[in-house]
Amino acid sequence: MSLNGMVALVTGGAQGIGRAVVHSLMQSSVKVAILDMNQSCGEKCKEELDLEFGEGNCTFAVCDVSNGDALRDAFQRTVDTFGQLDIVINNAGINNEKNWGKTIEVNLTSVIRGTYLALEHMSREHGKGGGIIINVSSMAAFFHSPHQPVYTATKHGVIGFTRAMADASAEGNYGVRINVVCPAFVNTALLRSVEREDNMGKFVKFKDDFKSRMDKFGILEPSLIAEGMIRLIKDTSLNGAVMKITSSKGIHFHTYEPMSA
Ligand SMILES: NC(=O)C1=CN([C@@H]2O[C@H](COP(=O)(O)OP(=O)(O)OC[C@H]3O[C@@H](n4cnc5c(N)ncnc54)[C@H](O)[C@@H]3O)[C@@H](O)[C@H]2O)C=CC1
Ligand SMILES: CCCCC/C=C\C=C\C(=O)C/C=C\C/C=C\CCCC(=O)O
Repeated sequence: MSLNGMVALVTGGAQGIGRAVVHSLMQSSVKVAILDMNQSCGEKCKEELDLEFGEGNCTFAVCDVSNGDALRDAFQRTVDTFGQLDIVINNAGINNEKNWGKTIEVNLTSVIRGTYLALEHMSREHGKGGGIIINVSSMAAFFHSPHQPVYTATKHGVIGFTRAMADASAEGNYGVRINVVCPAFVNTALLRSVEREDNMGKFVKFKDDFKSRMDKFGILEPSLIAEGMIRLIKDTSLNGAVMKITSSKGIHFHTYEPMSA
């Protein structure tokens, strides 16, 4: 499946996993709208992408995904700029056990809102031509950490929501495939948040435990997560798929018992 000429929107796309998938999409000639709340990082990222791929192939907008109106506007501006929307990656996420309410807003509520907005712009229900959504969860949804309870809860939520919406899309003939990716530890700024009391609150005293888990399980590069996402986009048989990415097994899928009638 060629992605040439498609238009994607990536939240949290200025750095880390988001930035890696933006780069892979642009290598496949996809035009990309990058949304991120980090202005300096986003502007630098766009400058570098313009140099590599030429101007006019990506946009950057400062957008806090937890602000529903701002997110709605950013979706609309993407369609106004590029004329269509085909791929949405709800990637923005934080690791903050101290401000756990914010963690729920960014990691779960905004993924739900981003999915509904994506459907408004892509679903046949709304007279559109279809598309692909990827929501970003984590292996934390399978190997829960006692020192990261709310982060873990949000990532469980993302999987449940995505699988249910994927079934709704199939049953409702939306023409939109919705999948979820669950990486293990990835070498990004988020991983370094375990060192900070501001992020971890009372759990910061376990930072050495976190680090020994990282030593044990290994740390992946963002480019591997981007590779997994491109596979989710290109493989037209995948809807409701739960992709796991770990050092020991690489890219693979979680399987579930079929639902009994
Ligand atoms: N790094 C890791 O070990 C893993 C990360 N993940 C998930 O991958 C996703 C991306 O994380 P990373 O690239 O690691 O983190 P990162 O911290 O490197 O990048 C996240 C980006 O999201 C942006 N962001 C954060 N809150 C935002 C908001 N409210 N509105 C708009 N942008 C916002 C940040 O400014 C940043 O540019 C997250 O959902 C994270 O939970 C999942 C598994 C492992
Ligand atoms: C143990 C928690 C450390 C907290 C580090 C901060 C952010 C981590 C974000 C993640 O989403 C990664 C979380 C968990 C992955 C845990 C283990 C996966 C290893 C599985 C395997 O390799 O088989």
